Amino acid sequence: HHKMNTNKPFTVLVEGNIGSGKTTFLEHFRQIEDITLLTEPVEEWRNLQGWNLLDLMYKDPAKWGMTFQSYVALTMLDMHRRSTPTPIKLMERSLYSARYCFVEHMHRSGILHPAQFAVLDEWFKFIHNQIQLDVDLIVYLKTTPSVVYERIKKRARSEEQCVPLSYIEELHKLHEDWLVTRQHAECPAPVLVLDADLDLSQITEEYKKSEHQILRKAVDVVMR
Ligand SMILES: Cc1cc2cn([C@H]3C[C@H](O)[C@@H](CO)O3)c(=O)nc2[nH]1
Repeated sequence: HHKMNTNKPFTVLVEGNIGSGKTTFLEHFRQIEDITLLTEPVEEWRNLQGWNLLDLMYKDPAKWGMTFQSYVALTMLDMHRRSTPTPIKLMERSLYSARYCFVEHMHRSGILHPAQFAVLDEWFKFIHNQIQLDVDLIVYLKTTPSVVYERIKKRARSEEQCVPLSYIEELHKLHEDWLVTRQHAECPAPVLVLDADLDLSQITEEYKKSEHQILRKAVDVVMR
């Protein structure tokens, strides 16, 4: 007898470097009625009571990095906690990529003062330990830094134009450490790796493959 797991939705994180195609990937699932999409709240980061924290951070990372990552964490926690009317929930990025990729980079590069990093790390540990974030699957859009660097130039999101290739390479390594080497045991969810270097026309096959695997895993969990 299958008991429908009604309270917690099957939660999928969509992770990947800047320009890896996460938004395009998520749009592919827009039309599936059993799935709720939660896209990255970039517009909230660009306009918090009139302040563009994303721009402030890129223009002066040392001064605004802590402020920006504090607000990113709040908006991500809000997304993790958001209840959904559907059995499956897809989130673009997470508190985990916040901590293991972006905050980690700011720490290692000295953008964050060690005391600032310690505060962000304590917040992450408290949230992770006190609030069950329940991640069931991670879809990792794996890319080559040079490929996404070109896409970022082409996409021309104004705040990102000053982003150097070295930053993209560092973020790539941090994603690989987390999702391929599996260095962080706090986030044990299985990872589905997709080749996101493919250009838009070819990538539909990759999405189809992931759609089947996501739905099959979701049915397994939801129908448990
Ligand atoms: C969780 C998380 C997402 C995220 C995005 N970003 C930046 C990278 C991109 O330029 C932009 C949108 O993803 O925000 C960041 O600096 N720190 C982040 N932390």
